[in-house]
Amino acid sequence: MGSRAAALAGRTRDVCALCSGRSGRGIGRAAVASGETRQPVDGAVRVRAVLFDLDGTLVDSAPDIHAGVNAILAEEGVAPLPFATVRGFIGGGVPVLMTRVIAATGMEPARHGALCARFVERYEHDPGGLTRPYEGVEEALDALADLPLGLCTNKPEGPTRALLSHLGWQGRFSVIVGGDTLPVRKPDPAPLHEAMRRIGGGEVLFVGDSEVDAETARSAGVPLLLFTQGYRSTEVAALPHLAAFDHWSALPALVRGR
Ligand SMILES: O=C(O)COP(=O)(O)O
Ligand SMILES: [Mg+2]
Repeated sequence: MGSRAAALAGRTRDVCALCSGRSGRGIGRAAVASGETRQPVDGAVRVRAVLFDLDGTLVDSAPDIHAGVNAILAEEGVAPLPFATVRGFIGGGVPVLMTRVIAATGMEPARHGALCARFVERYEHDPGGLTRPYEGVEEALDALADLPLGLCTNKPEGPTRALLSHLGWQGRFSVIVGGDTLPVRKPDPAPLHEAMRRIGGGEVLFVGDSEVDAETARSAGVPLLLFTQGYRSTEVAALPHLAAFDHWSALPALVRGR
């Protein structure tokens, strides 16, 4: 990571990009949420590429993941789980999701492998009938299309590519690192390092929503822009991040450093 990016990464700034909420215009108003005086994001740093988390960051996929889990439970003759419960299980990838589902339902742990395989097979076939991009995402990605953009997600590559196709996003990302691309998943930094390598290195920002993303970015030494409306359960102030935003209309300015 370049020294300028290290300087940038060394600065944390709780910037809560509050938006007017006007019809999609969402005029982002940056305010130092913590009230402390922090170094502003150094506009001199030229970001070369942006890597994004997917679930809870670019898209609200919890409804489809919930439906997929309960379809698997129905096949197993097990009662469904509530939406909020499954939504809270998202972030660590399918193996973590299924470990949590097994614990919550009292199913046989020996079923883990079969449940993971069935969930991925089903998800790849039916990736996103209920999944929606968060408001302003497509406009933000359009505004950043001059930069190389990539994904670093714990969702397996198959369902990820199926979902991108379903959304008409096939051409948006030149790099896709999924939960099964490497032998390890986030919060190990390796997937983020691999995505950085594939996208060509240089000053890279990571955009994520969860504790997993914050830990991944921290251990990879990459500045995190934290989307606050995803699936985290930890307070924003407790997650290491360069800046936080609650509406996608604020993101392009955060990336451009102005
Ligand atoms: O698949 C998950 O559990 C989470 O995926 P994400 O890394 O895109 O948030
Ligand atoms: Mg996520």
